[in-house]
This record gives sequence, structure tokens and C-alpha cells, in this order.
Amino acid sequence: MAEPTNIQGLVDLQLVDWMGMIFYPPSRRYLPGFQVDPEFYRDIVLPKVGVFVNAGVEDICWAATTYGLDRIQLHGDESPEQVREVKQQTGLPVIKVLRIGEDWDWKGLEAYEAQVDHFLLDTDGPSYGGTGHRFNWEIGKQYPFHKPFLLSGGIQADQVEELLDMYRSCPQMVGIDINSKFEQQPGVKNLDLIRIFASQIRQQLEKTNE
Ligand SMILES: O=C(O)c1ccccc1N[C@@H]1O[C@H](COP(=O)(O)O)[C@@H](O)[C@H]1O
Repeated sequence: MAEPTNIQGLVDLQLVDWMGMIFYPPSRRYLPGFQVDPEFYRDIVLPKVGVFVNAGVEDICWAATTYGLDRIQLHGDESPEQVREVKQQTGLPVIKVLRIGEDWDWKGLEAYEAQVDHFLLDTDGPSYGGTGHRFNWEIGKQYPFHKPFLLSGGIQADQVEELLDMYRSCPQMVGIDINSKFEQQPGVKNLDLIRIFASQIRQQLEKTNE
């Protein structure tokens, strides 16, 4: 998210846990491109996740301090060693994105598990993220790690039942990351849609946990 009034509206909903901020220059959601004083973002009470694609650790540290980030999401081709370095240098929890395509193999990803706080499962594609496309969630159901994960990739408002089924099937799934399917335009969220969707998901999960 990027636009101040819209962000304040999201905070006021009190229905989302974290807010994503894109720091990938080619993205239409590139946050510094909105030219808002970073102080505005630093003062937001919602925890802020900075999303980076193959960025240098110095740039990530700069953005973390300037914008008051609370978590780092690495959405590119970062190695386990680079993940470790980002975590160490920023002192922040790190989410590593696994971009899932059709010929997916979980093997070889074990080395990330010791370095990350969460994985995030997204859809593979040439533009790294924000594609609005869903991957095959049957692959997600075979998630083999203990580390908690978030589900992402073209999630939309009419998928509540399927998302609840994912929660039931995957004990390690701890959250849903919504993005382009909940926007009025890139970087500006549709708050009514988020309110309805997030309320439904929360109510259903509470019932399940009773
Ligand atoms: O949103 C972007 O423009 C973006 C660009 C580069 C990397 C990640 C990006 N967004 C993240 O992509 C996922 C899925 O988004 P969508 O639902 O498919 O639109 C999500 O984590 C966004 O934060």
C-alpha cells in the first residue's frame, strides 16, 4: 500500500495484521514512487512489511530505517546466505517467498528453514510478484517444513471456503497475503472489499478454534 488516506482507512478497519510496502522499482506499487514523506509511514501503527526483489542489503537497511519497517519480505532469488545476512544486518524477522510453478520441487529449500521466520507461497512468473495469478494449491498442501507460512498469489474475495480448507489442510499456514485482487488501482486498496473478506475469514477461523 502507498497512499496515505487509504492506509489510514486500512488501519481504522482493525482487521489486518500487517501491511505490505513494495520496494521493487519496476512495480506499479513501488512505494517511494508515491513521493510521500517517509515520516508518514514511520508513524503508522500497523506493522509494516517491506517487500524486496534481489535488493542489496544496504538498500534494505536504508529502507528499513527510513520507513520504519517491522519485517522484510524477500520476493526474488535470494540465497539462504543472503537471507541470513539481511536478517542479521536489519535485525528484523524475514519472510522468504517461494514462487511456485507447475514443476515444483520442495527439495533443496531446506537450507532456508534455519534462516527465515516465515515462508510465503506465491505464484511463479516473470514479474516476481503482484501477478494476480493463483498457483496450484494442491502443491501448497504438500508443504513439508515446520516453519509457519503465509499463502499468497492472486487471492480474491470469493475464495473464502477454499482458503478455510487450506487452513484445515495445512497446520503450518498462519496467514493470507492479499494484494492486487483487493485494489482500486495499484497501491490503493479497496477497503470495503477487504472489510467484508477479512471479517468473513476471521469469523470462520474463530468458530473453528472454539
Ligand atoms: O505487488 C507487486 O507489485 C509486487 C512486485 C514484486 C514482488 C512482489 C509484489 N507483490 C507481492 O506479490 C504477492 C502476490 O500478490 P498478488 O495477490 O498476486 O497480486 C504479495 O505478497 C504481494 O505483496
